[in-house]
Amino acid sequence: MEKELKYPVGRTLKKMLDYVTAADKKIYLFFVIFTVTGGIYPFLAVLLPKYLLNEITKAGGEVSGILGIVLIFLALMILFGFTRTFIRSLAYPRITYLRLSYLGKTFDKLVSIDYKYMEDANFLEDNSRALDSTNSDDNGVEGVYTKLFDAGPIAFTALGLILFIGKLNIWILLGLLLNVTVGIWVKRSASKYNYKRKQNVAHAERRMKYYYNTTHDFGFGKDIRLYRFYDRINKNYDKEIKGYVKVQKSIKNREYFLGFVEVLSFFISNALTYAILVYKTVNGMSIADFSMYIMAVTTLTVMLGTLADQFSFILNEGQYVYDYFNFIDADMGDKEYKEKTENAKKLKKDETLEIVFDNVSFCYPGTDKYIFKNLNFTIHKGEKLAIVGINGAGKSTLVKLMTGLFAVTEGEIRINGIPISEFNKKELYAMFSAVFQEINVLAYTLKENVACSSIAIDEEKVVKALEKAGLKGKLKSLPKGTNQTMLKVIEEDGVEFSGGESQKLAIARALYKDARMVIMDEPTAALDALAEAEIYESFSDLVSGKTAVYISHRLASTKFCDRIAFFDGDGLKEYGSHEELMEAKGAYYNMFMVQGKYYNEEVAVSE
Ligand SMILES: Nc1ncnc2c1ncn2[C@@H]1O[C@H](COP(=O)(O)OP(=O)(O)OP(=O)(O)O)[C@@H](O)[C@H]1O
Repeated sequence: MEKELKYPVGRTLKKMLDYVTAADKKIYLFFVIFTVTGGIYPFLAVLLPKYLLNEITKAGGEVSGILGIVLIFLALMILFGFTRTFIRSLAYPRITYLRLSYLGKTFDKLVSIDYKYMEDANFLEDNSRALDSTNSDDNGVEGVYTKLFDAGPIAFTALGLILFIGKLNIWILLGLLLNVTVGIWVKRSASKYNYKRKQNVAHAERRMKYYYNTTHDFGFGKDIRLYRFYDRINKNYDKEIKGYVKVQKSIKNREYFLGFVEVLSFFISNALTYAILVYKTVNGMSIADFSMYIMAVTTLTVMLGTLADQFSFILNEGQYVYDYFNFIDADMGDKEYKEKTENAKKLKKDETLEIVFDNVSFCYPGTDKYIFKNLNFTIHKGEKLAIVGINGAGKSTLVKLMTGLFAVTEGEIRINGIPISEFNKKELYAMFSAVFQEINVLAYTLKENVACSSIAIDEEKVVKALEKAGLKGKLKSLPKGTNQTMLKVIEEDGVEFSGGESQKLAIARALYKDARMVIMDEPTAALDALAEAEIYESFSDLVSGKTAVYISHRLASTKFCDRIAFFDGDGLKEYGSHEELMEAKGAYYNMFMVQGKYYNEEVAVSE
């Protein structure tokens, strides 16, 4: 898809400058000093040849006079040159710091936007330009700031030289300006074209990155080898590379054509300048002045060329910064997450939860397949509900809905009588201790992984949670105890937990959080039979009187729950206690019997 992308340059630059005003005004002071010193500096190079030639050619010119001129110019060059460099060395780190604070806002945004974006494959692609704008020190935000900063002295010098040359001959100036205008147009056209194709590039890059990550992630190593996935990966990777190269080729072709136009205008401008200056010298202008004007024109050409580059760079990269601001300013649920909504409802302290699904229908954003249609049921206060059913019936989706990670499409979910949309998201998330099928261990210390925080960690509570989750022995074996760093990505002596141990860690995390309600989504999938039995036995203790939901394919888990909700592909099929559902001899009964038969047969075989 190619669409013309326009953006308000002035508004974007103003926003960037407002940011500087709010974050670091000193940068303006540096800019002024840098502009004046850096702006005067090139004039010294323009004037030096004239003064030297005058001194050399004047009657009775002496070596001491020539030396004097050279020394004065040298002293001035050192003074201005040094100040210019020194000031830049002070300003640049501050600009980098600004960029990092932009980046910090991106992190902040990504962790607080609605969860639905995290499951949206197009989200990262759509926002890749915004996210890219803070990643590098020479593009995006930092690129624009440094180019704006560097443009000050160049514009200063260029303005002085324009007046100077304009006074001598307006045609030289017009020739130069034609050259620069064509230069700007060329660069602008090239970068506009680049930007238009950027969407195709981002698409190809995201896919290539996926294949790269898949082959570089050891976790995929076994499947790739045993199932010959590499054929498929190689084929797809080749396809993406071809697509990528095609886009890059069309960009380069456009650049070659534009480069030709640029060379032509450069030739016309130079021919005009030399013709006029030679004509004037033949008609009486001094050689010293000739050399000065040549120097002035050359310097101005370079300056205007650089300015044109910087101008088009700023225009081009400003597009990414504009995308960044749009991304940061868009409300993706994060505003509500951070600001305490004035009318947000609150529950009383220690209130256990009752969750009502009232005529709930749901399909994932961007799809039209209903996972639930008019779903009605209640999870009562203090009840332990087992949710069972076939694969893909929507059990995990149910959890995403009741925890507010996704909003229902129709109907309403109420917690203790209050629609969940009326709670502040942060407080809603705080209501649940959840253990999911897959756990993400972070490369922090064990205690930080349990407490999900690095401040005010209750050590004793961490140890208790780990012990209750069945990690007492593991904890003892760790040289640094709860201060042991997890994973080997950051620390060489980091510890890697097995799948089952990681799952226990997730349970410890939930125990430490001690929220109002416990949700376990296949928490024992990676546990061995003994560890699973331990979790079953201590389940009541783990949830300690709270409302709890236990999702599992292992129907043994339903025995220690008060009620069972059985889901099939069409929603809630059966609901009741284990005894009631067994008596009803429906789908649950059948599944239980099949599983029981299998287990019995397995036991018989092993006997
Ligand atoms: N982010 C998503 N976007 C679109 N569809 C999704 C998304 N996540 C899940 N689905 C679909 O929703 C349906 C229900 O998925 P869900 O994970 O809730 O099932 P489940 O009952 O927990 O399955 P299992 O027992 O296999 O874990 C599936 O058809 C799945 O493909």
